[in-house]
Amino acid sequence: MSSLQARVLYWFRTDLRLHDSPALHAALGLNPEVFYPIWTWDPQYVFAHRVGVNRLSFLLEGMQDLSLSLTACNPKTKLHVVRGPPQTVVPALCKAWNITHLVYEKDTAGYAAVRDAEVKASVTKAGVQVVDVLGHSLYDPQAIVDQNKGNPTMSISSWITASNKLPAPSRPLLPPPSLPPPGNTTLIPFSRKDHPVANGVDVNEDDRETVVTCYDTLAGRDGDFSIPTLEELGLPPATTSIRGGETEALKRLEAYCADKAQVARFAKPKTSPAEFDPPATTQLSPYLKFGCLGSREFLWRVRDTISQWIMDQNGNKNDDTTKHPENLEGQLLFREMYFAAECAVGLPFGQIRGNAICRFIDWRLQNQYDASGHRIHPRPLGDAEDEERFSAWQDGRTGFPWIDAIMRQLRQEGWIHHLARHSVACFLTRGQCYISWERGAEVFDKWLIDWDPCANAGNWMWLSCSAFFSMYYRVYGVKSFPEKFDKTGKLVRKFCPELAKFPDKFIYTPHLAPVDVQEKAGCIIGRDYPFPMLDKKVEKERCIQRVKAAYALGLYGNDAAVLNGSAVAKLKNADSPNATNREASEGGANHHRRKRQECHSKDGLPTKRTRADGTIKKYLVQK
Ligand SMILES: Cc1cc2nc3c(=O)[nH]c(=O)nc-3n(C[C@H](O)[C@H](O)[C@H](O)COP(=O)(O)OP(=O)(O)OC[C@H]3O[C@@H](n4cnc5c(N)ncnc54)[C@H](O)[C@@H]3O)c2cc1C
Repeated sequence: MSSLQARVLYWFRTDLRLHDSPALHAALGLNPEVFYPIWTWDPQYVFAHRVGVNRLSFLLEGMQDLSLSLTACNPKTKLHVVRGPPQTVVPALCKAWNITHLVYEKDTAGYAAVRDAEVKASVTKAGVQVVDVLGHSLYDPQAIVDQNKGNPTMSISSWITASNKLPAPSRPLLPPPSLPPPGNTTLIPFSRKDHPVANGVDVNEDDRETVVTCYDTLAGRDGDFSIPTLEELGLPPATTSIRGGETEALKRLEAYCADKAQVARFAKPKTSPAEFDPPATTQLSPYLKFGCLGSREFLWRVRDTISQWIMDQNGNKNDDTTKHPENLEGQLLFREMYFAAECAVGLPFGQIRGNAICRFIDWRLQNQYDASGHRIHPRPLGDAEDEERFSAWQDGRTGFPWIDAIMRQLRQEGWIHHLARHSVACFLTRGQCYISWERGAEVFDKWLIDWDPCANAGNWMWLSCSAFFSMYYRVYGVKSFPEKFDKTGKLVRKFCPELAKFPDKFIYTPHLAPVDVQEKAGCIIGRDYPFPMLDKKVEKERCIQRVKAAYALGLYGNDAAVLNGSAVAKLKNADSPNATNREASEGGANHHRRKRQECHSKDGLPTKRTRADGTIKKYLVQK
């Protein structure tokens, strides 16, 4: 490179912020003459990755907020969005703008790690220096794995032991007061054919109302590197009330920490999954996910708030604080634990096949692979009853109000409380439906605003007792669990409005309400809201026996029997001593089906109901 002074291309990704950014600090430390803040609008994310409108909207708002903050630091700059694959766009920009240094925040997980390796190799070959700096996590996941003898961290205590040997997280860096300007931004001789947008599968096709136009140009319709819009993605407006951006993240952190007692006494298992306005936890996960909030900013703000609580302005001492893992700092440690676990396992972390830490359990509707081990997409349909149970779970029409309310909240808001995630994940997998955690993780992937490849797959493995946690006989009740937090059914009344007028007594079990109660509530079970789709007691027992058999066999995702497809047959053999249990539970399930049919005509609508006085009333169904 002829230029003496550095010319920096700063590639923003999941670090949509100016505060607490070690990578940005490193870039500015090069004292560059020009500084180009860019974003590559990757077609992989738009077409090949499941992502719903709420997460995209949150991301676009985060980009807009960042762009405004960049302009506030230098009126000549903003976020420059180039629409194409980073693997071709970044090397081309380096060449066109005579870049000496490519700087970005390191990402160690999933597709991002593979993408970055490709980009890094390509620009390094062209003589550009790459500066990739850690910042998304408190610790370097690879360093944790190294300290853990190359193994994934499978518990908070193993993670703490490994992290104790590493430097503690520093205080957050301040945002820069000013920024150097970008240089010439011409894109000549860029052309779309050099930055192809594959015309293959669009996994988000069902969400689109119109065609995708965001790739018609490389730098936006007016050639001004504009941030794409939902309309250009062919999508309708978002439904979430959660707004994106660094400004909003800092405002929320400030507001949460204003209540010092709330921060100091935070005990995750005691926070209520039934609260939503405001929620009982910080709801900062989407901001941490997209880097609108730095993890050191979060950590130190919490620590400082607790210090102020322990010794207040008047010198009064308070020792009423909680400890990790249940306190707020402990929550960040779970995040770190999953980063390090994923880092050790690699891409198979998101699936069963090839995943060294994931127990093999013969879940229904697992991913399917061809003879050469490639995943079959779309997955061939499974057993009709399993498919129907999965769809009902996803759509929030299982007939279990607690489960349905959570799934509807997830779809509408893109965020649900941790224990709500526990409830629906347990229900789908080992609790009731015996459906693969891979299916549930895929739905979360699409609908969660805070979706993260490490936290999502890691927590799904935890909840399904496939890894991290093994007490498969402890199953969340669909009535008893929510009742511990809220006997009035607030969440159900909000997200299943058809049940809003049921008395508290029946809010989690409306199918048990006598017919006159249903009539008074304006909601007939089986017509206006579904009858429970399964017998929870029978299915729970059945799931426990099946998981027990899988544990006894002791296979993991990377065992030969799983890779060559013989594991299911092995499990059937191992399971045979439990045949009597299975037959007994089949009997129970059939009894439930009969009960359900008794209350329904052929088209699934109700035919008769029990009155409060115990007499039966024939119910004439109006279609
Ligand atoms: C099945 C399932 C799937 C999940 N998928 C995701 C996901 O894709 N992305 C995600 O960020 N979290 C995921 N979680 C973890 C957790 O539910 C959310 O991080 C948390 O509910 C976010 O709400 P909050 O910001 O109010 O959390 P708080 O309780 O306020 O915690 C503060 C921060 O700590 C982190 N954190 C807390 N708990 C966990 C945890 N168990 N694992 C990892 N990080 C944690 C989050 O970044 C969170 O913002 C999942 C949990 C389950 C059970």
